[in-house]
Amino acid sequence: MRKPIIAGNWKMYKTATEAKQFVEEVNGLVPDSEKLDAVICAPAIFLAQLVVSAENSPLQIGAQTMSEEDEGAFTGEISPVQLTDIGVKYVIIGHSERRQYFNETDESANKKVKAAFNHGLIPILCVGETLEQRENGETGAVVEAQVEQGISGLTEEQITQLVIAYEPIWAIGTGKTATAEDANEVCGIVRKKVAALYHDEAAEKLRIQYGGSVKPATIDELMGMEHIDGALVGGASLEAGSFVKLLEAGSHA
Ligand SMILES: O=C[C@H](O)COP(=O)(O)O
Repeated sequence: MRKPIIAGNWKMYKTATEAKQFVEEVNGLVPDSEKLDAVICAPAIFLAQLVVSAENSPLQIGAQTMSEEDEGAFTGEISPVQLTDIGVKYVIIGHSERRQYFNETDESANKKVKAAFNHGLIPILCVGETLEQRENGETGAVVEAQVEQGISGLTEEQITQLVIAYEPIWAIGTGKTATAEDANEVCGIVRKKVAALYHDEAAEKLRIQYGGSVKPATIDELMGMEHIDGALVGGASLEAGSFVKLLEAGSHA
């Protein structure tokens, strides 16, 4: 039985005051951590403050990206050592917006996933196809290649702790959710690929999220699918009431 994981990705939204208010509002409403992992991946500038705001709640705080280096002359970057030091638990790696605007690749994602594990962070590795790739029937091959490169060199133990988020790029922020069946089919391809690269037991423990215009109205059907263990949510995680509804749905899945 895999524990559901609902993660909000705030992207570059909210002020520090709004972020603090959000956490204070949801703190008492987060389901028990035995039922569900609830995570907010906030802009780096708020992370330390939010870790403190959420310290008496099951809510965990995650980063949206990080450097693969421990330290050094990398102006503007944030290292896994720094994230762990302030109490951050999760980090999104290889989000399609990082790949599109900041030149991240499967190779850099792989280095970051390994660096995250080396410092006790849980990586949420993002994979997903473009609309053109889907229309050309390339979804399976694209996602399999991203998974294979992204997890290359991980131990079996790390595979069981990893989270992979399947986010079709055409569904992000567009209001177009993949059907639950389509999302489940691709999440199943991800699990099968991991089973082929490692073995069935490791793949069975791997948690796979769907992401792309997830809303309270669509979460139940998604969570009912065999291979979907949670959601990585952008827009619908920005408002406390909406995020809490997603957590409730996740905890009953
Ligand atoms: O990381 C989250 C995804 O990019 C989904 O964003 P969205 O829920 O606003 O479509």
